[in-house]
Amino acid sequence: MFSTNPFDDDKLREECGVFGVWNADVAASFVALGLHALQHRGQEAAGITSLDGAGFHSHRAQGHVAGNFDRDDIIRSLPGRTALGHVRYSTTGSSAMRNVQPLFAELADGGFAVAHNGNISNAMKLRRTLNRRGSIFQSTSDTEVIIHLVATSHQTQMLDRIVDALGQVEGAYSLLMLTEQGLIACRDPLGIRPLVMGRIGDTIIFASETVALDVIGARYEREVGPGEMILVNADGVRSFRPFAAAAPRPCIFEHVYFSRPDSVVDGISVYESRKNIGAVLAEESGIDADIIVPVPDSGVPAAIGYAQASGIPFELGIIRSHYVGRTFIQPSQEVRHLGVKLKHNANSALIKGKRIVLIDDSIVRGTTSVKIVQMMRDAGAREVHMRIASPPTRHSCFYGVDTPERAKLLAAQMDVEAMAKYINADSLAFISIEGLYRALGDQRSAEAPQRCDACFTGDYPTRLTDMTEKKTEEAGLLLKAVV
Ligand SMILES: O=P(O)(O)OC[C@H]1O[C@H](OP(=O)(O)OP(=O)(O)O)[C@H](O)[C@@H]1O
Ligand SMILES: NC(=O)CC[C@H](N)C(=O)O
Ligand code: SF4
Ligand SMILES: [Mg+2]
Repeated sequence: MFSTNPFDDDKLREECGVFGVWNADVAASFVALGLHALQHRGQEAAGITSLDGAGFHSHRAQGHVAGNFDRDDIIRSLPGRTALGHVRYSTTGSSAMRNVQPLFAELADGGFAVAHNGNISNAMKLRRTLNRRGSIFQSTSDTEVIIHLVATSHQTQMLDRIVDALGQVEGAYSLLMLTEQGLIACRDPLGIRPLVMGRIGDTIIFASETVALDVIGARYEREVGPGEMILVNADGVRSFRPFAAAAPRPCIFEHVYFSRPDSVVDGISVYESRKNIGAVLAEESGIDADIIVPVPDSGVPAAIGYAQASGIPFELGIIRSHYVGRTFIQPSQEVRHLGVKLKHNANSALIKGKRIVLIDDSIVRGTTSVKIVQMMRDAGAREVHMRIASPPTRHSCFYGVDTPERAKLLAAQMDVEAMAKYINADSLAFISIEGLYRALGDQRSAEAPQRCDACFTGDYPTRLTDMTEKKTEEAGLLLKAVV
């Protein structure tokens, strides 16, 4: 369905992964492998754009990387020594093909392909202005704003046009761009979403997470720094710092849930950070019990840390089907419910008669916790305690992660005691925000937090222009809705 409000059907709730390769035989096949390793970051759609002597080639498809990009004919239709790709997640309505990335446009100085992880928090405002000036949008994605800003920039050089465009953008962006001038990687000045660089000999690779470097046998070189722009072409690898320096605010939720545990994010192993989070959680809210049971998958490392710190045995009390993907990032509530039922099953022989501590990384809507606690009770657990490896998620994310609107966040509606009742647990506790920072080796500065932790604290590191203007517009309406 097409709507006149560009973001009506998108609700700005996505998380994505990007991967790019410069200077490899059949670069697209590397990108397909890299995207496969990033599949957990977005399961709705995937796309690859390549560049060879003849021009740009693109294939975008709904669904997983496997099934679309494991086909020989598809990879052969993407020739060239350089390519970039994207895996996307979005909510219902925005799964339309026109929003699937990489987005591509023919600009005055040649083709321009872009793959974006993040979210632009003033995209609506920019879009309105661009629309009035005559820009004709092909998608409802915030990312397309970047293309129009580049296209209409008064600068003469491509890199300057990109800098000019990004200077007008607020929010989070880890971007890969492919132009005839080369492959460009760029991270927003706060470095909210991750982006790393790797290498195999003379082949340069960019990826959202280091795990994608591992699968193609590339060596991790370094992070793309917050506010850094890197151009790779026949002249080599050049780094630019076009934006005013700012204290970085990388997303803390990457450590809690999003990234794969075998990735290194912000220079820290995600597995180690999750184990540390579990250990701090045990220190803060330990309880006497017989076994520690993780809610698979993302609850597992924190549960290992909790079990090691508490001395209570770690047991697989819930078995996870490997044929069901992530439920938190499925487009509709109906599918999410179904996903949880299909995905987890109680290991009843182990659970019966035991006092259990369930460990999960987060409670968002509460769907998983309600189901899992009931499952443990049905399996005969004597007591069911729940411990959560992040603070209560009370605020929405505007930077590219699928935390829903506040009204749907369980912790925004009730306090911890009421949540415990709602999920029917004997007790419920969350790690503190200070404890979470401690687990990552930091002491949280209240004045200038070292990370974005807005979904827990409401302390957003950028302006939220679209959201603020929406509220102001609603407040100014003469006719007010009563329900
Ligand atoms: O409160 P909710 O709305 O249910 O969301 C929270 C749950 O969603 C995530 O798991 P998910 O099943 O998405 O993925 P995982 O397999 O990586 O844990 C997260 O790990 C929690 O278990
Ligand atoms: N959330 C993401 O990282 C995806 C990028 C972009 N916001 C989109 O809608 O496609
Ligand atoms: S609001 Fe939460 S999920 Fe979004 S970038 Fe900040 S910490 Fe990450
Ligand atoms: Mg989970």
